[in-house]
Amino acid sequence: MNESILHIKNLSVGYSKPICEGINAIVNKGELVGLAGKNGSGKSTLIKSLLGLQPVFSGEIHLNQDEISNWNEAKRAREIAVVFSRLNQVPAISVEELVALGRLPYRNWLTKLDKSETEIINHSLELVGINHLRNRFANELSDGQLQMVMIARALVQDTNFIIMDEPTSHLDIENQFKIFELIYKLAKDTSKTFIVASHQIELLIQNATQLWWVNDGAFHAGFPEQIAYEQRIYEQLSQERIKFDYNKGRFQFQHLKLKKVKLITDVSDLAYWTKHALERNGFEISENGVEVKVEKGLIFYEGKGPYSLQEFFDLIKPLK
Ligand SMILES: Nc1ncnc2c1ncn2[C@@H]1O[C@H](COP(=O)(O)OP(=O)(O)OP(=O)(O)O)[C@@H](O)[C@H]1O
Repeated sequence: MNESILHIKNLSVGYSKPICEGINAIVNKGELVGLAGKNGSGKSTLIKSLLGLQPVFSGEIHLNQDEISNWNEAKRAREIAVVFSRLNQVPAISVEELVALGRLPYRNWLTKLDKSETEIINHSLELVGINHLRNRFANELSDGQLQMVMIARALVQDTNFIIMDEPTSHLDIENQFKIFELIYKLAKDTSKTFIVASHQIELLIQNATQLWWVNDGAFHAGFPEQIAYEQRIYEQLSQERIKFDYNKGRFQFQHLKLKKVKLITDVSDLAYWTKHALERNGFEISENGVEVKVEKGLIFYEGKGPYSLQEFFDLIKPLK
């Protein structure tokens, strides 16, 4: 049976006035909740309210059947771990020491780490893949490396509930995928529950069990694809020049389509890059266009060639 861990009832959050109202959600143990919305829609404000860092206008937040407004700081730190995207100044201590700070809710500054705590720290460094950084000074790391360290520190806190506000904002593509993969696996294997705010909407929809979408002061929660479809998320995130292409499954620039090209290709990397360059330069791939053939690593244009990619593009120039 699904066991609920978080229950939000009629919550209204904001500062001098509400930014988002009618927030209702139930989250079960082991869920990965994706929190999405445009810049300034209120994601961080909702997170701060969940953490008790920002007073709410009305409503209730129950974690493990307990209303969190009564919790003191120490209790919160034992129940909720958090990773923020804004990387503040970090002290000149080693990565290992910084990660070990995640154990503070359970121990006194002066006591030594016991064996089980050292194991948790080693395990978290391994999981996040930053063992090689453990003796480096935290203040000398790159933003991406530091972000991984902060994720390890949150894991060391060993809570069942982890909130991450844009945890991949400083990471390269490989590490973005790695972190989402790690969160997905932890949620599945350890029943830890994650709320992850992110602008990586495609990664969220691929990994989340539940999607929260904040838009124009309203809050929507549910099955990711259902919310994406009903709330027309991709259309909402599109702009005049950047649209989501449902065929390709990604956002793309919409350059003016100026010239039609009939593209005949084999399946090869050159075929891929030729198509890529054509679309990037505003050509429309169509049955009625001028013929471009890519075959066995060679490009032919209107029956002539072969040309290199650059020679081909010098010839085919878009219409002005
Ligand atoms: N401390 C504050 N006092 C007053 N208004 C604030 C404060 N922090 C944020 N806001 C305002 O609240 C609104 C929501 O901000 P919030 O940071 O929650 O958005 P967000 O969805 O997390 O945005 P982003 O995707 O850009 O991080 C914004 O209009 C912002 O200017």
